[in-house]
Amino acid sequence: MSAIPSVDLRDFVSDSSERKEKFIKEIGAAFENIGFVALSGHFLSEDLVKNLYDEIKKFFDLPQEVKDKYEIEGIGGQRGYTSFGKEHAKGRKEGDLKEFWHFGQYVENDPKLEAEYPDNVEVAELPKFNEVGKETYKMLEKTAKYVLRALALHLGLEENYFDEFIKNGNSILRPIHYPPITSEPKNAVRAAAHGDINLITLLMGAQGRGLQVKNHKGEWVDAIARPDQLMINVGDMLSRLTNNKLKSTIHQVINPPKELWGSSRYSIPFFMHPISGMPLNCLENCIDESHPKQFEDITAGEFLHERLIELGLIKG
Ligand SMILES: O=C(O)CCC(=O)C(=O)O
Ligand SMILES: [Fe+2]
Repeated sequence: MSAIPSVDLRDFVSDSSERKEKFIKEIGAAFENIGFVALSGHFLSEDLVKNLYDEIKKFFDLPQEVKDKYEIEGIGGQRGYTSFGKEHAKGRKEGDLKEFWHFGQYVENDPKLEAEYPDNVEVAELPKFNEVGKETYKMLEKTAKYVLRALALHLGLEENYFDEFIKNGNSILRPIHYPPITSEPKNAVRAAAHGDINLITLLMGAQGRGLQVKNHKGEWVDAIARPDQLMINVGDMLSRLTNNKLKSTIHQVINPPKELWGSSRYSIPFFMHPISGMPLNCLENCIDESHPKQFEDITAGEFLHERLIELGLIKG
């Protein structure tokens, strides 16, 4: 049996209050214990997933000088391409063995946020790339909205507590390519141990081995999803908000055994961020005598800025 529990979003969106309750209990327990859950019943169709993989493989197969055109200076890698080895986990020097692309928010009816976020970058060589990315972004954002509604209820908040903070939020869809390993990587790994910055992460591509999660005993356990499941985890922002009631679990992507060095890994996390003005101050109902307040008050925007410096993506 997998160490990561499974849930089905169709329970939460059903008309049955028992099924809804069951989903809230299951996901709440998973996020309080291991901080990860495998979720089926999301809003991505098989066709969309296949089209996205086709497009991102085509992109990463482009000549390096073409990809380099899409690495934009001055925006901390928040849109477009980030080249191999550039990002490192907090507290590490070695860059991760990956290159990636960022799709960001498609702001609707909010000129202030439109001005705040960098523009999405269009890939001229691939006519369907941006359209497929946008469609996936929207479907994952919708999935995440329902997951956050369930978590709000689990936390004793109004069901729609997160809605105003995630509308036009600063979320990022990140297709990642971990290329074949061609020489002994020494200390570098595909993705060194880290916690995610954001509220929750929805990960496509956890079907093969590679992703590992640190359980509360400090052991690394494999996190492998079924083909119809997304892997979902708690990020540091949600941990802060809930005073660590919901756990941002440390995870990593290990290098494959030598006989599999020749193959690439593709994964596609969606990092669900709120708007920058959301306060991440610990919720009153998550603080009591046995759970004293563990984090300073901070907004989502300030916290993100701090973390992008620590990851080597922007200069302090
Ligand atoms: O590639 C993966 O499976 C996970 C990637 C990840 O944890 C991240 O980019 O934050
Ligand atoms: Fe991660």
